[in-house]
Amino acid sequence: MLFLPTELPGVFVIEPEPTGDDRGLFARTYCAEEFARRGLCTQWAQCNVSFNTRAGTLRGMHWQAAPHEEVKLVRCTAGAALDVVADARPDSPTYRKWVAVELTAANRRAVYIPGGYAHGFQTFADGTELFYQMSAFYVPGAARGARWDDPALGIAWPPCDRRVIAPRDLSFPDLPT
Ligand SMILES: Cc1cn([C@H]2C[C@H](O)[C@@H](COP(=O)(O)OP(=O)(O)O[C@H]3O[C@H](C)C(=O)[C@H](O)[C@H]3O)O2)c(=O)[nH]c1=O
Repeated sequence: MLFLPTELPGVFVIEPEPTGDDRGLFARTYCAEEFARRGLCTQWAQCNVSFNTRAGTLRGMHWQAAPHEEVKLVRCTAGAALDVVADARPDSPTYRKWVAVELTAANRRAVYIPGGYAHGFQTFADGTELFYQMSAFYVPGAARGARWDDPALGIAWPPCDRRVIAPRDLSFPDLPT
């Protein structure tokens, strides 16, 4: 696996290094030793799947408030999505910065997201599914969010005629600019 840093401290794109043959390919997608060697999380409390019926489905931007922060390891297991990580913490030196990476079933990439960052994605294809490893148990009352189109973040989402967004995600208040 290749661990590619991004402009957000601690956020990595993890590229598999597949071995191919005439049957197809084999690739390691996780290794506790390689993660520990880089100071990354190796303890995962829960795994989740997010299935998205329609292309243009946009979920996010979500995070869990302290002390229930979640480290997330996210990959796409069907279809394709633009995955976005943003710093929505006004007291952070990287406040308002965001990074985006295409996660697809074909590229088998993953994104490693430290606790405290906001996470979201927009799907490119019907039937897109994402698989999450989460470092902490989900606490509903600790769920926080920022709007996908918050001017403070200015996330450049892919153009889309008709996004599918949950009413809660449309109702998050503006972040301070
Ligand atoms: C996140 C989560 C949700 N749920 C329950 C709560 C609801 O009854 C149902 C759907 O939850 P929600 O609408 O919050 O799901 P998403 O909008 O996909 O939220 C996720 O989307 C963004 C992109 C993320 O990064 C997080 O994983 C998470 O916030 O699953 C659980 O039981 N456990 C969980 O960890």
